[in-house]
Amino acid sequence: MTPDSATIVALATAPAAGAVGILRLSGPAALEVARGLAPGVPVAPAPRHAYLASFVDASGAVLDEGLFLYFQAPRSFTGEDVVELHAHGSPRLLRLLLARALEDARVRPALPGEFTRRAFLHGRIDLTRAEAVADLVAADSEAAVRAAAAGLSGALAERIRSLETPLRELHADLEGVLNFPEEAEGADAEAGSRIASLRSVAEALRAEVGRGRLVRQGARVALYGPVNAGKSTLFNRLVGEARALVDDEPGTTRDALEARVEWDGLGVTLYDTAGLREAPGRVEALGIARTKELLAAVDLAVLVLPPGTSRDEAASWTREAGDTPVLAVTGKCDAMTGAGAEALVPPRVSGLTGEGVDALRTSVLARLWGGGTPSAVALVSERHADALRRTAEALGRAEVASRVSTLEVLSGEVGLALEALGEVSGTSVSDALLDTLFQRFCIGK
Ligand SMILES: Nc1nc2c(c(=O)[nH]1)N(C=O)[C@@H](CNc1ccc(C(=O)N[C@@H](CCC(=O)O)C(=O)O)cc1)CN2
Ligand SMILES: Nc1nc2c(ncn2[C@@H]2O[C@H](COP(=O)(O)OP(=O)(O)OP(=O)(O)O)[C@@H](O)[C@H]2O)c(=O)[nH]1
Ligand SMILES: [Mg+2]
Repeated sequence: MTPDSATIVALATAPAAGAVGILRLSGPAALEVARGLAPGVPVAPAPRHAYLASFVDASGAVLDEGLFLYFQAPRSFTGEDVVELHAHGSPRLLRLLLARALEDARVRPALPGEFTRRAFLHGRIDLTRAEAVADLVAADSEAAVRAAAAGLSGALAERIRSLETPLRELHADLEGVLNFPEEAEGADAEAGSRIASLRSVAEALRAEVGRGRLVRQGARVALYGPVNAGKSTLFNRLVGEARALVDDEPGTTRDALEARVEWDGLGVTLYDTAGLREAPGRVEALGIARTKELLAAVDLAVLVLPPGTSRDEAASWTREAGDTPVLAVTGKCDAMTGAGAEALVPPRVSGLTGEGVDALRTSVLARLWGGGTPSAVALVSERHADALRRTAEALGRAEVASRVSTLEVLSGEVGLALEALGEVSGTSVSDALLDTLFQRFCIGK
């Protein structure tokens, strides 16, 4: 678990031409090695002071003029000595500087996520905040940025702590009664109800994994329905450009089409699909099979129906989506007259005129969210949810034990709950888990 003593180096900026490119070193030799590249900087530079310096090659020839920034351990991102060289953003120049740093035997290239991993190992940030760093880098919607930023500032860590602290107290109370039955008498009173309430907190947190996934990855929403209902026209309207082919011939759309949009800050991948009908041609049948596959995979299916569809017909189209939630709309509402105008399936939209489209967007978001702002979501990941599930399970067994079993068994289960919960914040965590976790980071992070 202790970090090795190697000094690590990597580019902290993307390997593409840009205004500025940053080479970052962390570890005991960081300052000495970096000074080799920027000999004009004082032997003991003022920490956190930006020096303007020449970066040179081995023979002393100037390669660039940039900023030299020294963070003295432990006041740095990693908790170690850190030096940053802010050069001009030339990928080739940065590779030269990187190669020079690597000539020193004390230096090796950083593994993916290793800077952040060291920050965790040195206790600068807990695991939820380290993961929020990766979430922020990967965020591709405003909601994802805001939710990751909340995680970075410790929102999830705080909620985990509010569960971990009372659980630890309970465990201490139980152990106290076990070890010093005289002195601690009664400290295990109410254990059953304390456990029950902690368990519901764990379950509530775990239940946010679905929303966490929606914010992180964006929601997947498919338009589907009978051929010629106006799906592609509506898709184009929702996307804001003419992406899908539209024609009055039924069976126009074959392959499913996708487009990424952002609604109220939430990333949404929208799919247009091949219309469903009996007895299609061969290629069209392939499209229909694909539609059905996609319907099973999305978060919400928007059923687009032609005006005048009966309630029974609408119900049978709804069943095509299987277990996926369905939002039914009547399309082409601009063309409704007479009987059609009393469509049985609200709400009504027209891809052609745009009528009802804003309302549809709002309904889609409401169905995905059921209220609340996406950005306020705790980014509970699958990993967190799994640890929380094991926490809740152990607490469930503890609850039973509090009624029918010995204090040893009860305390043992509470201890197991604590251990599982510790995987979320990182208070109990294996090297193997850290390996998998930081692998998804990029190099230099
Ligand atoms: N140039 C640069 N920009 C960057 C980073 C970086 O490493 N370098 N970061 C990297 O991801 C992020 C900023 N994160 C940072 C977090 C903590 C410290 C730090 O020095 N912490 C010390 C001192 C705190 C203080 O004095 O307020 C500490 O925690 O002790 C630095 C950067 C985003 N921008
Ligand atoms: N009046 C009116 N016509 C529409 C509307 N939407 C689509 N149409 C027309 O209906 C026909 C079919 O439209 P599409 O958008 O291709 O329908 P689709 O559901 O994608 O059809 P398939 O891909 O064949 O399943 C075209 O002639 C469109 O111009 C609408 O809102 N109002
Ligand atoms: Mg179509």
